[in-house]
This record gives sequence, structure tokens and C-alpha cells, in this order.
Amino acid sequence: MTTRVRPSNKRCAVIGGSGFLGKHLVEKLLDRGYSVSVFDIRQSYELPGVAFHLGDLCDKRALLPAMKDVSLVFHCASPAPASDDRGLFERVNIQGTRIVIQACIEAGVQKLVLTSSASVVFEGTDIKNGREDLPYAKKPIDYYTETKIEQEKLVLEACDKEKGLLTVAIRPHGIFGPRDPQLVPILVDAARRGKMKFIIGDGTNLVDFTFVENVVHGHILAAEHLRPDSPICGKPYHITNDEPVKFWDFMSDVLVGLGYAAPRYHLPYALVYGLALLLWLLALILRPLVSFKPTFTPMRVALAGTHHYYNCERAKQDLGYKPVVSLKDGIARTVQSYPHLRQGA
Ligand SMILES: NC(=O)C1=CN([C@@H]2O[C@H](COP(=O)(O)OP(=O)(O)OC[C@H]3O[C@@H](n4cnc5c(N)ncnc54)[C@H](OP(=O)(O)O)[C@@H]3O)[C@@H](O)[C@H]2O)C=CC1
Ligand SMILES: CC(C)=CCC[C@@H](C)[C@H]1CC[C@H]2C3=C(CC[C@]12C)[C@@]1(C)CCC(=O)C[C@@H]1CC3
Repeated sequence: MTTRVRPSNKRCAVIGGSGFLGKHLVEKLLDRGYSVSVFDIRQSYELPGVAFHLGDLCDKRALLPAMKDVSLVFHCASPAPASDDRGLFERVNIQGTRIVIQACIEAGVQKLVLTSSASVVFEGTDIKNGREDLPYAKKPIDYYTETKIEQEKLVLEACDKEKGLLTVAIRPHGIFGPRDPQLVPILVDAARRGKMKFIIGDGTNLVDFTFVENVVHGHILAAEHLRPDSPICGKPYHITNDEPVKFWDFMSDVLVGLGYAAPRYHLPYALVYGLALLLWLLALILRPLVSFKPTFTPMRVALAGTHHYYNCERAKQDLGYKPVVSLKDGIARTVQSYPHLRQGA
């Protein structure tokens, strides 16, 4: 007879735990007394109390050992949005998430917390104080977002009290903080190439940028509130800094903090969007002959020139969420953490 070990509710697995958000989440979970299995395609660090399992999440046999005796799984793995590889996004975010759900059921996991994205409702036009009940985007801005929508639906539909798997999705927006490999490095690269002189539009568009520790806090609150009788089962939750900021003020604060000049000259939004569209088409047509990746993609111009900020009242009410780090402190800590990206370094 085999005796099934009842998973301890302080044992969890983080799929994507080697990544930017994943590692911050792992560090906080350890602080809170959890023991953690990390499942990722790569190992980016070593920490006492963390067991690494390496593999592709599309491979259930590789995943299952990471879920052994685990009651709670965080799924925060995804290919980077910049890869723009439709096949890869579909394989990892859609088929892979189906496999993650099957593995959770087989391994007897009780709770699955997905890192989704607030962009699942964004179509490239203004969203002001958007709530979770906005419909999913019919025309998502890129393949990454298209597959994040399907991924979120799969995870929320898998919530089944009878089967014993409870699920919830966290929708962060514009995550930034120490060790982020995207936002600050892309910005500094653009500044070093002299491309950060211009403000797209009138510069008043408000956006959410969310400090990584607030996103981690939202995930852990969701996991700890996920019980069969709680209202959060099968629902998505916006997690933001709750301080929408002008996109260009945020960019300027980071640039000036790192010793670069803030953008000053305005360009009309429609003109830049049109140029970005032309460049994108040109890159598509010339792809068989030359490969180039424009800095100004239509998607980036839309992100830089429209309002996109979200209401996180539902997380406050159901999870007791409140940001733990203000935007000002988050920016200061982020800037300090990138000495190698400073002007002149
Ligand atoms: N950063 C942001 O602003 C936002 C992020 N999100 C979501 O948050 C989550 C975490 O994002 P972030 O930390 O920025 O991303 P990262 O790329 O830093 O982390 C993702 C991790 O998952 C790994 N991974 C990718 N594919 C697989 C696979 N097939 N099997 C196993 N592991 C895999 C990555 O490895 P490798 O690096 O080798 O690909 C990486 O270690 C993602 O789901 C993302 O969609 C949502 C909103 C905003
Ligand atoms: C809130 C949110 C979804 C943030 C996402 C982060 C990235 C999409 C941005 C990080 C750096 C940004 C950036 C631009 C667009 C959006 C980002 C990639 C530009 C390309 C916009 C046009 C410019 O003038 C240069 C910018 C460089 C930085």
C-alpha cells in the first residue's frame, strides 16, 4: 500500500522561478518560511532552501518531480514579449499551460496562481482606470498578449472545487525593479543611441508602472486567500502600484536618475505611429533578405502614447492588497541597482 504524503501548505513550486519576477517571488517566499521548488528552463542563481528542477514546462514528465508534495504552484514562466515568435508563445503559453494544469491535478496540487497581465484587455487605445470586468481584447496588440489571454482563460476555467484545484490569476502591469532585464535596459539602450530626445504625443498619458515587490505581495496574498469558500476562486486581479503616472515622467525620472537627459521635444502621436507601422511593414517585406528590429514598433508607440492604467479595488477588497513600496521609493531603488547602466559607466 502506498501512503500519500499530505503536502505541507508551506511547500510550493515556482514555474519560471529563475526569471525577473520569479526570483523576487522566491526570495519573499523563503522570507515567509516557505520551502520552494523552482522549475525553469535555466538556473540563474543558487539559494539555500531552493531546489531547482530544469526543463521545458511543455514536458509533463519533467514538471511532475517539481510538484511532488507541493500544495501551491505559482506559474510565472513565459517567453519574453520581445521574441515576437508566435509559434513559441502558442507552444509555451497555451499548450504548456494546459500541461501545467494537468500536472497540478496529477500531483494533487491544491492551488495554482497564474501571473497573467493587465494587457489582456488592451487593444492599443486608451484604458483609464480599467476594471477586471473589461472584455478580453478582440484585437490584442501582439502574439504575446494573444496567448496570455488564452492562458488566463485556461487557468481560470480549471478552477474546480470538486476536483480540488483552486485557481486565481494576477494581472500586473509594467513591472519594474532591480534585475529587470527589459524596461530599464531598453530605455538606456535607446538613450545611449540618442533616441530618447522626443516625447510621443503631448506627454500627459497616464500608465501603471508596478514595483516588483508589490507584484510579489499580490501573488502571495492571492495564494494565502485561495480557499474553497473564498470569493477569489477562478477570478483575475489587477495588481498595480495604485499610482498611475505620466508615462514620460516615469521615463524621465529613470533616465535622469541614471544621469541621462530627459526627453524634451514633442512629436505628434499619429505621425510616430504611422512611421512605426511603415518600418514594421518594411521589416516584414525585407525579412527574407535582411533582418532588422526597429526600436519604434507600433506596439511600443501605442504603449508610450496612450493611457493604460487599471483599478485595483477588487484586490484591495478581496485580498486586503495595498502596495508595500511607493512609486518614488521603487524608482529610487531601481535606479540605484543599475550602476553599470549609468551615463559614462
Ligand atoms: N515584466 C512585466 O512587465 C510583466 C510580466 N508579466 C508576466 O509575468 C511573468 C514573469 O515575467 P518576467 O519575470 O518579466 O519574465 P522573465 O523572462 O524574466 O521570466 C520568465 C522565466 O520563464 C522561463 N521560461 C520561458 N519559457 C519556459 C519554458 N518553456 N519552460 C520553463 N521555463 C520557461 C524564462 O527562461 P528564459 O529567460 O530562458 O526564456 C525565464 O526564466 C510572465 O508570465 C509575464 O507574462 C505580466 C505583466 C507585465
Ligand atoms: C507600462 C508598460 C506596459 C510598460 C512596458 C515596458 C515597455 C513596453 C517599455 C519599456 C521601455 C519603453 C520604451 C519605449 C516603448 C515602451 C517600452 C519598450 C520606446 C521605444 C518608445 C518610443 C521612444 O521614444 C523610445 C522608447 C524607449 C523605451
